[in-house]
Amino acid sequence: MEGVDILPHERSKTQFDVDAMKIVWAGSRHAFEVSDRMARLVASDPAFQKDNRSRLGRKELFKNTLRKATYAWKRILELRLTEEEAGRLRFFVDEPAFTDLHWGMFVPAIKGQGTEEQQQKWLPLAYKMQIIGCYAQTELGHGSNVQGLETTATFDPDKDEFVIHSPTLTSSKWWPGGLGKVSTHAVVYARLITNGEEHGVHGFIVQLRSLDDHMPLPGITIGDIGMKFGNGAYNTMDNGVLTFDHVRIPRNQMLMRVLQVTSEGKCVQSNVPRQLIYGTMVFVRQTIVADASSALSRAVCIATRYSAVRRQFGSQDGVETQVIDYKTQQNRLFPLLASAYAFRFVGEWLKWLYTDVTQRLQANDFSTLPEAHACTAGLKSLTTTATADAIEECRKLCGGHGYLCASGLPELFAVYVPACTYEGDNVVLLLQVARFLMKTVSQLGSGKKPIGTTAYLGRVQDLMQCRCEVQTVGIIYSINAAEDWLKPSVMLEAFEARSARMCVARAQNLGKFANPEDGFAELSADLVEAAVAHCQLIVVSKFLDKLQQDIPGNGVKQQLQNLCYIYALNLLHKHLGDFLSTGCITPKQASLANDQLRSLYSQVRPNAIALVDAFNYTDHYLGSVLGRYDGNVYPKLYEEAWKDPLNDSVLPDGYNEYIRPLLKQQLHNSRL
Ligand SMILES: CCCCCCCCCCCCCCCCCCCCCCCC(=O)SCCNC(=O)CCNC(=O)[C@H](O)C(C)(C)COP(=O)(O)OP(=O)(O)OC[C@H]1O[C@@H](n2cnc3c(N)ncnc32)[C@H](O)[C@@H]1OP(=O)(O)O
Ligand SMILES: Cc1cc2nc3c(=O)[nH]c(=O)nc-3n(C[C@H](O)[C@H](O)[C@H](O)COP(=O)(O)OP(=O)(O)OC[C@H]3O[C@@H](n4cnc5c(N)ncnc54)[C@H](O)[C@@H]3O)c2cc1C
Repeated sequence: MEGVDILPHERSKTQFDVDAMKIVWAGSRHAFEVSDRMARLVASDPAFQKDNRSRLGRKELFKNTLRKATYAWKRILELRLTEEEAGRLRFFVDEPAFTDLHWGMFVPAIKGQGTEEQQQKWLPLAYKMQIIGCYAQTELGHGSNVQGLETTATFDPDKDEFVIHSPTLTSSKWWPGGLGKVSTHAVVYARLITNGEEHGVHGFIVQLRSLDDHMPLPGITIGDIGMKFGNGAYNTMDNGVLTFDHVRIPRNQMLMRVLQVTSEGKCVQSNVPRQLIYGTMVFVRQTIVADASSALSRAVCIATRYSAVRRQFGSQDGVETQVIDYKTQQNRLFPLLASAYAFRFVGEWLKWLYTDVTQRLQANDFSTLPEAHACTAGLKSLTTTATADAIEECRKLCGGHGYLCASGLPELFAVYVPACTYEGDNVVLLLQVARFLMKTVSQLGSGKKPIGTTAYLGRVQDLMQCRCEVQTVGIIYSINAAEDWLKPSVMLEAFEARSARMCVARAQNLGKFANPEDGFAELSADLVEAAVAHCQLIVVSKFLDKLQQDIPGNGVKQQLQNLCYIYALNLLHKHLGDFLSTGCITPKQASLANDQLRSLYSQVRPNAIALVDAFNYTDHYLGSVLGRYDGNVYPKLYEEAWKDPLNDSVLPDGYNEYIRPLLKQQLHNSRL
């Protein structure tokens, strides 16, 4: 069968309604229609072409991004796109740009931390992009430790101004996207000092460049921090360095929703908790979780289509085996496909949680903020780590051709992998989750009932009472056959028990230390494992919740069920040590889980292509010869190779200088 016939043949085997699945993936019919329209708009406009990105030098690449971003903005205004449409358009343009930080962090920081008055002054300017902003928090010497930032904002009551200053080299702002060459303004995080006293880190709106000629204002030094990992990729962004030499700003440019500074320099705390200063990070972490499913599904789409097209070995009658039919390929690929769906649904739920906490904050209810922080931090960490690893796995699943830029995977990996670091290093974020869990467990004795995602810890007492029995029989008595693993209550119980037991065991170990902080530092690696177990439980439980909903479309729910159990059983297999050592399941039950996993792979196999088609990605967005919708891989790969600048001439530049003399010399030597 020819390459172009394979994918249609695969599609003919589909056992569910792909159009209905597209709507489930998008979240609603409306969301699907908006997304589909924006994808086509971008794909059909030559201004958004992106296939030469990895071949451009930095300056050319950056200018190209400026052109695209400003053109995108022009189209948004011309077409009067809604916020939702503009967001999807940005998504399909698929190029990190200064606009991301302007809309994604500068605007939310003012909205979340500014007073009404400040919002009224700054937001209209930002919304029209008459000012362009970035988020300047991280410094050369400190990123994770926000309380350790060194930039100072000292109040001068005589002039009613703050003096922003970088006292050391390590206090230079370092990394903010959009800062290097574009932003006119920044929300700068600095230590507040009034009347000689320190009041912690706060945000300040600082103008950086002239709105007339774009030159840095007096006392400000700015530049780009240099090339980053990979060609193209995140090098479209001007991550910058910034220092202040006693730069003065009016008092009303400190973001004062949390703390007000009066003209005498007195600090007045509002009823809003201090942690709201970190609110922008909570917002962005939530968007990063939604984004993880996009990056992961894109890689999986490429690897799945190519695995169906690619054949190796097994030839009796001249037709070799499609590599997707190898169980080892399925065992590596299908859990990633399942993870893409799992992250989609947990992302939807997290968006709901974020909206809920935002509404509560507006009504001065701060009770769910710690949980929102733990969930956004933990899920950001879990999903980005898994996605970065999965993109690399997809590259390997595509064999040698996956290493070509034409596969789209190297650039996807390079642009994605910093998500494990930005918006909070993934380990640092898991330690935040661990703190939250240990605090929750420590309060169990006082009768405080845990709620939301930690409600299961309230049942911990019961679980611990079974401890002597579990060593031999496990706590889940109802698993006696492989199919028993397909019961939602059983799966949930296994993941809850594992996480609860890991948390309680860590809490008990912490109790052995005289100083809890020493214990936390000593046991941090174990604590991170408990945090991972808790976050995996959240993803599994939200996928199971999704299956409880009414899901229309022939066969759609069945496919989602298969994927949910693949996601959970694969995690169980990978973390078997946790499940066995905590006595949650027996070795026999683990073996049954594995049998069930293999059986699910066989059920997914005929639907694999349709399950990635349901992402509804255009070839433009995928940017991959291996992942083409039509499966016409080899002719296009061959064609693509000839586009490389090295093939512009038969003889390469340097032939006369280097190759010819070398060959001549060898000829000369061999005659000797
Ligand atoms: C081209 C087309 C153009 C089209 C144009 C138009 C398009 C329109 C659409 C645009 C769409 C844009 C979408 C964009 C999406 C955004 C893209 C973003 C890209 C990436 C940018 C990356 C940016 C960054 O990286 S910014 C810097 C981030 N930095 C960090 O994350 C630092 C990590 N460190 C920390 O968060 C903290 O310091 C932490 C948590 C480690 C604190 O540790 P510490 O122990 O010191 O804490 P304390 O300060 O003492 O506080 C403890 C106390 O507070 C609680 N807490 C901590 N954090 C939070 C929090 N965030 N929220 C709530 N509570 C928090 C903590 O739990 C403790 O509580 P206790 O109760 O006291 O225990
Ligand atoms: C592409 C990119 C874009 C960015 N954009 C922005 C931006 O727009 N604005 C902005 O302000 N910042 C930005 N950043 C900075 C980013 O937020 C920080 O790099 C990030 O928060 C990590 O901090 P760090 O670099 O200080 O890492 P470090 O904290 O120095 O981490 C180094 C290592 O130490 C470990 N570690 C640190 N603390 C602990 C601890 N307590 N316990 C155990 N291990 C620990 C980490 O796990 C890691 O392995 C960006 C970064 C990147 C890569």
